[in-house]
Amino acid sequence: MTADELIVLERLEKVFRVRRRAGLVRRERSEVRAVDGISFRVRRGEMVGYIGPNGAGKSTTIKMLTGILTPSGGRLRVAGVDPARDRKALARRIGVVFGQRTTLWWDLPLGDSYQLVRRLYRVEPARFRANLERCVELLELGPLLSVPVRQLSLGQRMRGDIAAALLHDPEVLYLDEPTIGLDVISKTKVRAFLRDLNRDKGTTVLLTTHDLTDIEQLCSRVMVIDQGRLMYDGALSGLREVGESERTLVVDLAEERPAVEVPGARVVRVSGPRQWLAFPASASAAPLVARVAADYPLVDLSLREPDIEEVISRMYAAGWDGAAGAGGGSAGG
Ligand SMILES: Nc1ncnc2c1ncn2[C@@H]1O[C@H](COP(=O)(O)OP(=O)(O)OP(=O)(O)O)[C@@H](O)[C@H]1O
Repeated sequence: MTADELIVLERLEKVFRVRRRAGLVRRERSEVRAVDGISFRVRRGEMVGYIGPNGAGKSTTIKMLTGILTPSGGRLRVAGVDPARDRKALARRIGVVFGQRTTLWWDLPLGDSYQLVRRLYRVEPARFRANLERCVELLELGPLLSVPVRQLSLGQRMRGDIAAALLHDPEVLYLDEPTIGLDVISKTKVRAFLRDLNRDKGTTVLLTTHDLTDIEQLCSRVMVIDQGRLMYDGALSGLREVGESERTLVVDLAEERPAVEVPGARVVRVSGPRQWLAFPASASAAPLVARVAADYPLVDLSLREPDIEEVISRMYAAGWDGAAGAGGGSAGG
């Protein structure tokens, strides 16, 4: 491990032993290999996406990285610390945000929650003030500080949670689905904040998401895991090539028409006046929209990014075995 490498995983494994009913009284023991020999390294200051379908093993990996779960095998170091052995020492150096649940105190005003975080982490007053001021300004938390957490909207709570995870200046931030359920404006705010944080403070970020736009806008590197194994490690563009992925332009015409004909796209579905046009993810949507608007009575449109499940199923369909891309390098793959 070099000083530059903040997260190191070597053949990391987590096996859950489960007992399930196999009859009225009989129970069968079985094993779930949630993480099945994953190796990668993350350098200080990197922003890395960690993606995969449901049940791939992402949360299990993050839980081992925070010390909540003990690995069944392999080696793991975060900022030089073995997370399961020294969870307390690690807690001062990492921040964690789980999109689906809050780490804030439900009944307390947001500002009081931050005071508790300050005491919990023993953050020096000057540093606490500076970090809080920065978060309040950039995440627009000012009017929310006096509001009990339970009264915050999902987007407000998420911004509140991100601030709470950063008050002690962690070197590494783990984000598990930070934009899940947020509206477009809240998503944009959260992404802009994370970009600034990484640029200004050099915070290393590991991000789990189902939203490929998060990855596109934040991460120069993406790792794909499936069934507990690392399938790809490299740039998002490389993943798109491998997955031969497509985006979809959904157009609403003024009336029902036969399938639209425009170069560079094919109609994959027609339902009344609505049509779905698939086109290569690497191509720009602008010329396509212009062509449709010029030749057809266009009323409305929207753009759909492929979801992660889709990209991965295309990777399989393309005969991708993951070995070539999952080399543990930084970008490229
Ligand atoms: N405590 C546990 N006991 C038994 N099996 C578990 C436990 N936690 C996770 N698993 C299993 O391990 C596998 C990986 O789960 P994990 O939650 O890490 O996936 P994930 O990639 O985070 O999925 P999602 O995107 O749905 O959150 C799944 O098959 C899951 O059922």
